[in-house]
Amino acid sequence: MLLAELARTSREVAATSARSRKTALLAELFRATEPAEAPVVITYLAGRLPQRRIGVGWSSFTEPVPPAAAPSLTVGQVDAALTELGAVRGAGAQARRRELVGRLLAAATAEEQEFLIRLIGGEVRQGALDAAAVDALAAATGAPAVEVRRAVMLAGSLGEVAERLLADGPAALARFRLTVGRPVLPMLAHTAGTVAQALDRLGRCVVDEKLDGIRIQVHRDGPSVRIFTRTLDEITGRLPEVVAATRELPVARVVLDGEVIALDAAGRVRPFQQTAGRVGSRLDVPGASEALPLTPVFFDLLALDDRDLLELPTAERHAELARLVPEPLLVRRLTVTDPAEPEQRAAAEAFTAAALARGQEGVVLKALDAPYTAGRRGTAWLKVKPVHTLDLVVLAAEWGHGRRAGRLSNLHLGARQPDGSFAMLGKTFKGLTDALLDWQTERLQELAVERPAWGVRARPELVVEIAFDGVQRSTRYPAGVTLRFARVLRYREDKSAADADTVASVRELLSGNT
Ligand SMILES: Nc1ncnc2c1ncn2[C@@H]1O[C@H](COP(=O)(O)OP(=O)(O)OP(=O)(O)O)[C@@H](O)[C@H]1O
Repeated sequence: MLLAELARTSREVAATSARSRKTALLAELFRATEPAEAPVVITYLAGRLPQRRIGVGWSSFTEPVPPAAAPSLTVGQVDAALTELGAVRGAGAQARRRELVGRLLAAATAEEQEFLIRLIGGEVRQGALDAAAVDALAAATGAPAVEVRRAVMLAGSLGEVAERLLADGPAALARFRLTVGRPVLPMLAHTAGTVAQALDRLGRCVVDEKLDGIRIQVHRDGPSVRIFTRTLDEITGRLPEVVAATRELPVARVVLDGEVIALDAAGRVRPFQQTAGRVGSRLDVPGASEALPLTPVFFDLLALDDRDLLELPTAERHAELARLVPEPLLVRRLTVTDPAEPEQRAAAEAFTAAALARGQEGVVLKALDAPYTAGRRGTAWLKVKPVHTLDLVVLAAEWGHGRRAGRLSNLHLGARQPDGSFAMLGKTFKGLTDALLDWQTERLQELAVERPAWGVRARPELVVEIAFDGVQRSTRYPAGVTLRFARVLRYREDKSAADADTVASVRELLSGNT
């Protein structure tokens, strides 16, 4: 496929807010897509780059490159060029990157150049593209949309499903089953204000402690154990203690859902940042695991032997889990059989207070009769946390002064808009430890797309969790709202910008009850 076709569709899709029109445009594009190209076409349409760390700042390309007269670049050629660009390292890297980008732009027409610049700069904006793309794939191939959606959840990747569907037609969907060794997108939770509200909404349920760790999905097939994050990245090599604990389980094939946490000698949870640091580091894993051992704690069971348990009600999955996993590796959990019963309500409140006292984040209440809905933020799981936080995207950062000179400090924070862009709603330099300052300085330089004298503008990819004391109206920031006393709690490398909170959800907090 020519890049020109992709660039044109991208522009037309962005220009329409009508979902049916978006779907029709995408279906037409998919009909013209070779199966092998589908993953790249979908990635670029969504404005994501597989080669995340391209390291190109547009401010270093001030000279416009004369455009080609006629389109000739294919999507495959562009992908090869960007892959090469992403691999450039070491001395003279910037000059080499300029040369590669210059060559790519010289082969592109004016419209293609504009698309490429937006793609590399992280500015291709497509609100709700994935949902429209699923419908479009269904329309282009004659497959039922619900089955395409289920396949995407189980595959964890729209591109992969698109490739198989375009190659083999609707029959390809049958191969997307829960398979031990292939991660599925985890089920997510909605928020409830209080335990009482959650009980009223769910009926018969369990109350789980909400572990302040990192989500893991563990697959075991005989001696082989593989561990995946919430975004389906494999982290098996970093968690030898989880591999060992899983090998101890009396079962040959299993898929478990849980969190990995760090506990101190008294059994209290250590600060999240320590767990995240361990999980995020590939360096000296044996030494790190001795210094800060991690414990897996499981709360769900997705497959057992040859059975896929996703459709089973929660109560049955939990019963199987409790038979399999020894108590120290099981989440603490309270069953509420009758939420109207005052004693049971009081027990749920007491359980929540005890979880907080142990240093956990709060609780997650789960309806006992619901299936496991992979990839969904369903209403069957409701989380209750005393501290309200927002996941925002770092749009830019300013160079620090004094003790922070030479490091990127003051962060410009953005919330997601319906069209996929980000609106700034404030700045903060509070809550940043020295380690975080160093880390963000390095990471934001990698994501820099522009380097004004005051700092860097970054590709909007880095998600940071922010605590705050309230939300107020603002004429200063484009979101129309801003946060009072915003401070950094932690970086959320396990989340992508598409998971960040929206401007609408921030505005909902305007009444002041955070
Ligand atoms: N017992 C539990 N059951 C389910 N999820 C749990 C549990 N304990 C901790 N968690 C974590 O809580 C998350 C559920 O909240 P949510 O789906 O909103 O994700 P999140 O945005 O990462 O949550 P938050 O930002 O509130 O930590 C899960 O992804 C999981 O990582």
